[in-house]
Amino acid sequence: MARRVLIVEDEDTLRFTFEHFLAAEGYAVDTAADFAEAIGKVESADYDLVFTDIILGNDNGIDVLREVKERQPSIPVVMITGYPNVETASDAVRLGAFDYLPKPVKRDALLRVARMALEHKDLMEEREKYRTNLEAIFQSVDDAILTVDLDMNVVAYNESGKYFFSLAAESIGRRYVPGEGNGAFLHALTETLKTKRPVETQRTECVVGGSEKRVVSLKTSPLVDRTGTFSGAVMVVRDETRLDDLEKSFEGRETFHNLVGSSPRMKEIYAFVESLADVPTTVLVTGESGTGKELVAAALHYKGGRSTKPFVKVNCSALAEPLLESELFGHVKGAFTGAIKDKMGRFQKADGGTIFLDEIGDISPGMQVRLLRVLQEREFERVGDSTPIKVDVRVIAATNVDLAEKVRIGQFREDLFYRLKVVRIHIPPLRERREDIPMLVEHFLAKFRGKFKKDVSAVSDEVMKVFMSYPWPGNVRELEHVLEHSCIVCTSGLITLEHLPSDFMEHHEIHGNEPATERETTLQAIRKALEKSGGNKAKAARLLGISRITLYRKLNELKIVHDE
Ligand SMILES: Nc1ncnc2c1ncn2[C@@H]1O[C@H](COP(=O)(O)OP(=O)(O)OP(=O)(O)O)[C@@H](O)[C@H]1O
Repeated sequence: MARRVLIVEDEDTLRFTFEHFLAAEGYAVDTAADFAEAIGKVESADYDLVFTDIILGNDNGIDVLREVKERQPSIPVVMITGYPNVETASDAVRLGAFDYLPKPVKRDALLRVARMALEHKDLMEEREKYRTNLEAIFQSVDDAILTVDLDMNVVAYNESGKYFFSLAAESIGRRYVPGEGNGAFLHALTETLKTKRPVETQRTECVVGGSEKRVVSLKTSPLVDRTGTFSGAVMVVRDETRLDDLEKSFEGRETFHNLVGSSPRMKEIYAFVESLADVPTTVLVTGESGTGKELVAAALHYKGGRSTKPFVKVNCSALAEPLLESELFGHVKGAFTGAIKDKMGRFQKADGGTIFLDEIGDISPGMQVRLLRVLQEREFERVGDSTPIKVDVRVIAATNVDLAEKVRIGQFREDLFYRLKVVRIHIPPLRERREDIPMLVEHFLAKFRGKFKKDVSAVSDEVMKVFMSYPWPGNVRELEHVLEHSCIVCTSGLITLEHLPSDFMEHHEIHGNEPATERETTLQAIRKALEKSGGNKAKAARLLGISRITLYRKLNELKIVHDE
């Protein structure tokens, strides 16, 4: 669309000349001969640029400038001036004029200043939009944010910050003084200002609004601009009172949805899942293979308001790109050879519910771009069709590889990574929560008693000792398989060492009942993965849930010699 320009000039010939120059360049030009006409026009139309002569008969161009700036500060105003008035013109620039053009005004100069003024306007608008967006984000996040300068004076805070840090408008520019009971805030800020390093404090109590006790986690980070200048610190405080209460309510819990385990780490996960169940954010579930990522995803779905809608699972590593694309987004008949009829994709099948994208770390760069778009816009096209389809789907993704490392080595898009990990739930490996083993054993024995119609009621003390020291590289899935195997071969009511698969006995014979050290545990897990993968390191790394680079590093550290 043509940019609209207003020329305010009392001399007819000049007015017509400027109009002619600008119109010939494609601008939509309006003219006014005096102040009143100019203001009338500014009020009734949206201009992108105003040229005004400083002397307008009895009127003054400076008044035009003032009026325009008051109504719409973003419109650039260029003053036109005769030589005796150059000083007034430069005063006008101080009053907000974009520039001035001395008479006689040449065509090229007029067009150049018009182009520059419009470019400047676009830039300012873009910057303003960016600033407003940032401001909106800053104000709308629930976390309380406060920034201070090097002398601990308040620079800015958001809505939540106002309440959390008990700040008033007049606090800006003044020293930040935390209320009673909030020493942790001051301590973290002071530390960051002193060391230029971030400080993180998990779950600490603070007092807001003078008397209300809250449980918060806080993080302070140094404020460093692009040139590396250190100018202060920002503090972000997250209210975790609800999560803390929820965790307390899970104190005695041993199960949650289909998850079994009463270790503190598992209880934290139960509380977190419960608190997230009704929040539609994307969640990234991480953890080694067999730790229960799918169970956590299912719990997130079935514990929330979407539970009556579909929970659709897709294993992203099982299909090659073209198939995965049509599986996720669907296709229309004839989209490719073999597409004999329309097919609905899993995203559409999950509408209203949840889609669980397992092994997300394995998707190709092309699929990463498509997925990013669905996450951003909640819309996609079927293969072979250009009509966008809107869906309301909650996305839960899971991975057993180190996605951050994949980002670092350029195999995974950073923007997609950040979109996915809006909220991250990490499930620790079984060897880090051994206290869950007895309960899991009971759970699986009950399951297999039913399945095999056998009255296997327990495992012997020796077996339990082996279980408690074994590194469990395959995590809960491996425990489940071991118990399934043992139940099948067991003919009495008690599982003893002889019923265990050979790996267990090997481990038991080498290590006795001593709990494995960290090194032994890792060593054992890597050896086993390499055995399973037939020496293929990429595959072994995948089985272990680590990247190939990490595997190589560990092989070096542990001095494991393994031929390709
Ligand atoms: N805490 C748990 N309680 C009960 N069963 C569990 C638990 N964790 C895992 N399991 C069982 O272990 C098996 C593996 O779990 P799941 O498939 O959820 O793991 P995963 O982390 O998604 O594995 P992968 O990365 O290989 O896809 C399943 O049979 C599941 O029921």
